[in-house]
Order: sequence, then structure tokens, then C-alpha cells
Amino acid sequence: MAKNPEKRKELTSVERRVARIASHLLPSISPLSPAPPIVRSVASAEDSYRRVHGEVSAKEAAWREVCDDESGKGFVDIIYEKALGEGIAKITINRPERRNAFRPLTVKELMRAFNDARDDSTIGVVILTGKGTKAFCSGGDQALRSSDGYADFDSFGRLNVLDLQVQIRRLPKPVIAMVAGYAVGGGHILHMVCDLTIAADNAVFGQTGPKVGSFDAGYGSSIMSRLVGPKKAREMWFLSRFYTAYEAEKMGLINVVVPLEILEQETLKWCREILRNSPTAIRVLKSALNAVDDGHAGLQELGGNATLIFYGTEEANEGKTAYMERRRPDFSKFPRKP
Ligand SMILES: CC(C)(COP(=O)(O)OP(=O)(O)OC[C@H]1O[C@@H](n2cnc3c(N)ncnc32)[C@H](O)[C@@H]1OP(=O)(O)O)[C@@H](O)C(=O)NCCC(=O)NCCSC(=O)CCC(=O)c1ccccc1C(=O)O
Repeated sequence: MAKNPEKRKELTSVERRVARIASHLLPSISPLSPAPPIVRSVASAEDSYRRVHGEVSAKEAAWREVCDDESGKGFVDIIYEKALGEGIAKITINRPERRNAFRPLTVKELMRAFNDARDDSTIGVVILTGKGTKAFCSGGDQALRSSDGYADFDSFGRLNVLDLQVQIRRLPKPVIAMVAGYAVGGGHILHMVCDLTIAADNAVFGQTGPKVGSFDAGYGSSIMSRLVGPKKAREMWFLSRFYTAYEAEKMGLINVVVPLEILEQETLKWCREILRNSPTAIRVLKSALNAVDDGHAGLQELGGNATLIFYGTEEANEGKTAYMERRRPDFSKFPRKP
């Protein structure tokens, strides 16, 4: 070790640079090779952000079940939990005996839970998952399919999962699909509308609609085409094949594959990493990333965020205050910035 402080500083700097370059030279992982236990981290252990913030915790969450929302109806088809002392909510489809297929009641309950998570200002990230390790979700419950949608307790059919998709897309907080087992049919679409997908190595992805006389000509087609490209999207829909988690990762359909045993641990790490960042930046970015694809609705969401931020300024406050005080607003002190 160099004794001269100048030399030591130089040596440390060289070591840091070598570590950074080496992290870029790691061999790429074959799509069929097993996932490494520690998931991709390009930043070197020595960078200044890490020195300030430390490692993201991978500890288990202390989940507290939310048995009810303001409707007072309780939950039957889902489990809704929040991590104590953390800004994480977890919504689990709880019909494992049906591979977590959804019926209208399931969708209604999912919407209530997502609504609660949206309104709860302590929550910054929402995880959507399925009970057990065999399925994330296998789509609409075919036993309840009728000529006008899906009907459970009454005779009216509905396709209320389409409203759920829009709700997830517009929720101003990241939604992460945590997928073990099958994510197929309408279940595959649910993971696609989520902002991020973290998959276990046993996950299987695909559409089944054309095999069972169904299709999703909305987000299920357009978002897929954006994610995997128009040719691959046609393959996925026309052939209705299933794909492994590694194939899905290679296609850009999901973010990462991890061993099943650490699926929740890794998902929590991603949540905590997001939660370290500015909530407003994340909120605006989500709406910006969706804006073009979502057309007027996308612009409305992005524009709403601009208004929300503007309301916090002195300039906006001057307008409101002047109105309330029955006087002319004085906007002259606010610069017309270049
Ligand atoms: C998922 C499987 C590949 C799993 O196979 P396997 O592990 O061998 O298990 P199984 O023995 O098949 O299943 C166990 C048990 O679960 C029942 N089950 C599974 N999936 C469903 C389902 N979707 N509906 C009803 N029941 C289901 C199965 O019958 C077994 O019951 P037993 O009593 O024990 O026999 C495999 O299960 C499978 O392929 N499942 C079907 C997948 C499927 O085709 N899903 C429907 C696709 S269509 C759709 O989801 C439309 C949804 C929708 O609402 C919509 C409509 C219009 C526009 C948009 C949408 C949209 O969702 O976006």
C-alpha cells in the first residue's frame, strides 16, 4: 500500500476505474442459463451514491393484512397487504385452485385495493401477484364466461378487467408484477400493463385467447406490440405459444428473471430502490412514458401532473389568493423564463 497520501489517492482512483470497467466486461448471460443469485447491478460497489445511501435492503417485509376498505365489504378473492413502516402494498389474487383465474368479483376487489393503494399517501409502490407458485394469473375464469362477458353472482356478463387495466396504467405510482408460474391469457395482459415485471425462473408467459375463442384487441395487443415488436406480437397472438421466463426476458417482455426462492426478496429490493427516489419524479415519469401511447388520456394524465406541480408555486397561489381577496392578481413579479 502506498504511504504517500497523493499516491494512495491516485491508486484508489485507478482501482475504482478498473472496477467500473470490469463491471461492463462481465460475460453476458445466455437466455437459457440459470439466473445469477445477485441480479444485475452495473454500478460498482465503490460509487459515491452507494457510499452515501448504502445497499438496498433485501430483508423480508412485515406484511399487515388489510381486511377491508371504506366499502366495508371485505375481500374474498384477493389478499391485500401493506408492509409495516415501508411504502409498499401487495395485492395477491387468491384463487390458486383455478390457477388464479379472475372472475368479476376478483376484478372488483382488485380495483378496490388498487384504489386504496392510490389514495394512501404512505404507499409508493404496489406489487401485483398470484397466490402460490403455480400461477400469477390464468386470465378470465372460463367456467363463468357467457355470451356477454363473465358473469358470477348475477346474470350480467362483464369485461371489467379492461377497467382494471386502465386503472393500473393510470395509477400515479409504479405497479410491479411479481410472477411465479403461469401468466397466461388475461393474466398475461395484467402483467404487461404493470410498469415492471419480475419473474421467477418457473414463470411461463403467453396468450391463449385464440385457442379458447377470445382476444384482447386493446392494451393486450397494443402494449404487447410496443414491448416485443410487431412481428413477435403477431407470433404471440397468432400461434398462442407459451414462453419461458428467459425467453420472455430476451424478448423485452419482462425486466428480470430470478430464482423462485428469492422472487419476493428481489421484488422488495426493487421496490425499496424506487422508494429512495423522488415520488414526484417517478409519478411524472410514469405518465410521460405512457403519454404518447395513451393519446388524449395519456396527455391528460401528464398534464394533470403539470397542474399539480404548478399549484405548489407562488405564481399559482397569487392567482388563487387574488381571486379570494377580490383583487387583481399581480403576476408581474413572476419571470417569463426563456
Ligand atoms: C394455466 C394452465 C396452463 C395451467 O395448466 P395446469 O398447471 O396443467 O393446470 P390445470 O389442471 O389446467 O388447471 C388447474 C385447475 O384450474 C382451472 N383453471 C385454470 N385456468 C382456468 C381459467 N382460466 N378458467 C377457469 N378455470 C381455470 C382448471 O380448469 C383446473 O381445474 P380442475 O377443476 O382442477 O380441473 C391451464 O390451466 C390453462 O391453460 N388455463 C386456461 C388459460 C386460458 O385459456 N385462459 C383464458 C384466456 S381468455 C381470457 O383470459 C380473457 C379475459 C378477459 O376478460 C378479456 C376479455 C376480452 C378482452 C380482454 C380481456 C382481458 O383479459 O384482457
